[in-house]
Amino acid sequence: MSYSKERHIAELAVQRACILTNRVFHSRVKGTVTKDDKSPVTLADYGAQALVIGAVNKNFPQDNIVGEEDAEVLRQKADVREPTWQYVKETIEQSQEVVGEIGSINSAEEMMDLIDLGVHAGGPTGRIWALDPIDGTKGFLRGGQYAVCLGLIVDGQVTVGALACPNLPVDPKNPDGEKGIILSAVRGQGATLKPLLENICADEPGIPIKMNAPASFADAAFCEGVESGHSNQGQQASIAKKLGITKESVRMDSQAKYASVARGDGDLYLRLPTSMTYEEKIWDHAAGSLIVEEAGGIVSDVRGNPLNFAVGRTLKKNNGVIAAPKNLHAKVIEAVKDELKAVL
Ligand SMILES: Nc1ncnc2c1ncn2[C@@H]1O[C@H](COP(=O)(O)OS(=O)(=O)O)[C@@H](OP(=O)(O)O)[C@H]1O
Ligand SMILES: [Mg+2]
Repeated sequence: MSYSKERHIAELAVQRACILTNRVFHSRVKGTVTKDDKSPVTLADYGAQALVIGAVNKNFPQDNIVGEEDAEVLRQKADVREPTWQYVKETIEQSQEVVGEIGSINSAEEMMDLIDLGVHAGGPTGRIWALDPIDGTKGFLRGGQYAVCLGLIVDGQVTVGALACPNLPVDPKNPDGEKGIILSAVRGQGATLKPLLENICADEPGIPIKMNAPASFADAAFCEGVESGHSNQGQQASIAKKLGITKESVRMDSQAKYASVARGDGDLYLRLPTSMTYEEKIWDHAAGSLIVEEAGGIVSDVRGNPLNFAVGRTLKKNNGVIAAPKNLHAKVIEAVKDELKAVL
């Protein structure tokens, strides 16, 4: 299968969601609510999930969806539901010209029902879309990096991915220039980049991207998360030292890290677990990991095993994530295993 329709709809869906997240970012009211796990969620997370699922459900009504959010807060709180619905309605109207008619939503009730389609349990068979409507909500709120991430898992394997990163520069050599890129990939067909706000036509292929293949670690740069609670920055620094990496790490929120190594701004992404009991979520890795693999890299857990997307809503068979160029991955895993020898 070519998966060209899936890739095209995925790109349009994340693009439309970014029109909404951008408008919310520039407004005063963000409707921030704290979830049970103490992480923030905003009306932009809910609105983006509704818009993406609206597009997926219209175009692939038989498919299942695993989405990060659910509509419980919206059903209970009119002061979050009403502004979310206004943003969704206005974004659908305003984006018609850019993304066309990819799925309309006609009421607040329908919006909440679409959000709640993201409850699927995941698993080894069938077609399952994994959606993170705003990955890096903390980054989004502080004007840093965030991403709208959508992956299609087919029989347990990520097969299509689209990643919209509104705050990554189009040209990494000009960090203060135009911002916003969409990366996408189909397994076996490579990864491409398009500017986020240009019209996305199905027959326009995008610019192919390739990871760097630095000759040694002395030339390499690594990315890690901003939040010290999400990955073990001390162990990451120790591994970098063991490998002979001399450059400072680049810290950024969200799957923008996968985007940035996939197109060669950086070389490695280290995500050492802060606890061996934390289960990474499939929506935090589906799109980004495929894009790195299709750009020529290897993505694994800290033991060097492939990420297993076939076991539910989380990556419960894995701990942590390591993304590296093919020629360096085995050496990184050696250093990681040495660092974690007490717990592995
Ligand atoms: N304890 C722990 N360990 C690992 N990961 C965790 C943990 N807690 C949360 N999360 C998830 O991290 C997602 C945010 O992305 P990053 O961690 O890459 O960015 S950053 O560290 O915030 O900079 C974040 O995604 P969003 O909730 O979509 O922002 C979480 O799913
Ligand atoms: Mg996330």
